[in-house]
Amino acid sequence: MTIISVQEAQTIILKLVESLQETDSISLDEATGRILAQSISSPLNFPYWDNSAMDGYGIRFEDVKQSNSDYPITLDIVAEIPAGINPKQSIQSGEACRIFTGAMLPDGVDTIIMQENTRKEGRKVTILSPPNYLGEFVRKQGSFYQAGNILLNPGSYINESEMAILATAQCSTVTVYRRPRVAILSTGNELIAPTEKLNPEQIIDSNQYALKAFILNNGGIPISFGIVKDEPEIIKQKIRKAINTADFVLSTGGVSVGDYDYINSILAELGGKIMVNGVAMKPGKPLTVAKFDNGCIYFGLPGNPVSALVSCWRFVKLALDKLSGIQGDYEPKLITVKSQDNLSSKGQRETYIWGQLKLINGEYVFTLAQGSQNSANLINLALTNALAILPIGVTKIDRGEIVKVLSLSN
Ligand SMILES: Nc1nc2c(c(=O)[nH]1)N[C@H]1C(S)=C(S)[C@@H](COP(=O)(O)OP(=O)(O)OC[C@H]3O[C@@H](n4cnc5c(N)ncnc54)[C@H](O)[C@@H]3O)O[C@H]1N2
Ligand code: MOO
Ligand SMILES: [Mg+2]
Repeated sequence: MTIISVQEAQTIILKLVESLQETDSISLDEATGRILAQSISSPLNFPYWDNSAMDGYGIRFEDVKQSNSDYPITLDIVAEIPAGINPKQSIQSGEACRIFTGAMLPDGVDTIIMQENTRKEGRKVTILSPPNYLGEFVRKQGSFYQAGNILLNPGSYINESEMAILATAQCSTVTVYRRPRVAILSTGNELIAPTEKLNPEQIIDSNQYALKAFILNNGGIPISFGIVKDEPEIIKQKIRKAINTADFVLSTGGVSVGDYDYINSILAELGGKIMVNGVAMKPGKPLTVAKFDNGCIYFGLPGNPVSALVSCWRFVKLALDKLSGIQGDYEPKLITVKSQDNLSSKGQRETYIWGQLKLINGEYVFTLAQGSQNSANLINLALTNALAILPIGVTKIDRGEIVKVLSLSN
């Protein structure tokens, strides 16, 4: 192992990754959670036409600007315009139209009076307080967006806001980057699937499930290669198949220095260039990253369940974002908050302590997961949404002190 720093590992890994170029053309209905691969603009202004922002009366500002409760001005109501009607009648001086929120302004109307400031008697309306300015409560055509400008750029993650924009721009089909394919395999003679009968010397393969969830949550397609025994020929066959199937391969186990830790030698035999082989972090020291000539990137993650996830959260996440075509700086989401608990480290490796970012009295704080902070302890990982980071050389952070935290929420 040649141990490098976390920062060096991040730089090397991100350099290896090239963003996907292949795209899918999908219907708008399917676009949530995908990454836009085209720029979006619309031939329509937004609002499409002048419309009312209030339920009330459409008037001419000049007619009523002096109106007040002592000398109220009264206008004739000559039309009623609900939303969805294209008004044909033009409003003249001394006239008003009844109008509702979202309805199209007729010619002649330049200002809206909300109905709370009026009194209606038959076909007449009295303006009790004047508008504050010409154009009040009018949503002008093109005031939010002018036709032809860019609405969304390639690389945008499509969430609820972007869906609204795509719909408004009448994008019934959307070009998005294809989803990354990520092969997952678990190595270890001791592993069985959760459905199998457990013998005393065995443990359940939890990593497969954790990694699958991680990939799904980050927009990838997980491809399960199941459990692979610690037998070099079998591992080799599986890995060969995986690197020919997927953009990334994630395996867990077999990357440390034990006699049954075969991953590194097999990757080299298969022609992989080993770019990372050990990172000065805890947990997650025995991380191997290799690049294959076909572009596939192999992440040999440590077998310990927390180590495997921490490596994903710290490195694979950024690599997957870049692969997916998401625009960004591909930097970890680090924030500085107060720690609610005493945190400790041996100070020799950059230490990642799992717990939660919680909002307490309007302030985010880091709370430590109770129980053993041991990389084999997946039990107290429950509800983890953040990792506190203690740099090399820092052995403690006391309750109430500031700590840098990696936020895991998307
Ligand atoms: N002499 C040394 N021993 C170890 C070192 C070291 O530097 N020198 N590093 C330790 C660290 S740190 C870690 S992390 C582990 C990583 O080991 P491997 O990646 O080789 O993983 P395994 O040996 O295969 O398994 C480790 C541990 O994890 C359990 N495991 C494995 N796969 C799964 C799975 N799919 N689901 C749940 N649990 C799994 C496995 O049973 C072991 O307990 O090495 C240390 N040793
Ligand atoms: O690095 Mo290991 O991941 O400390 O347990
Ligand atoms: Mg091992």
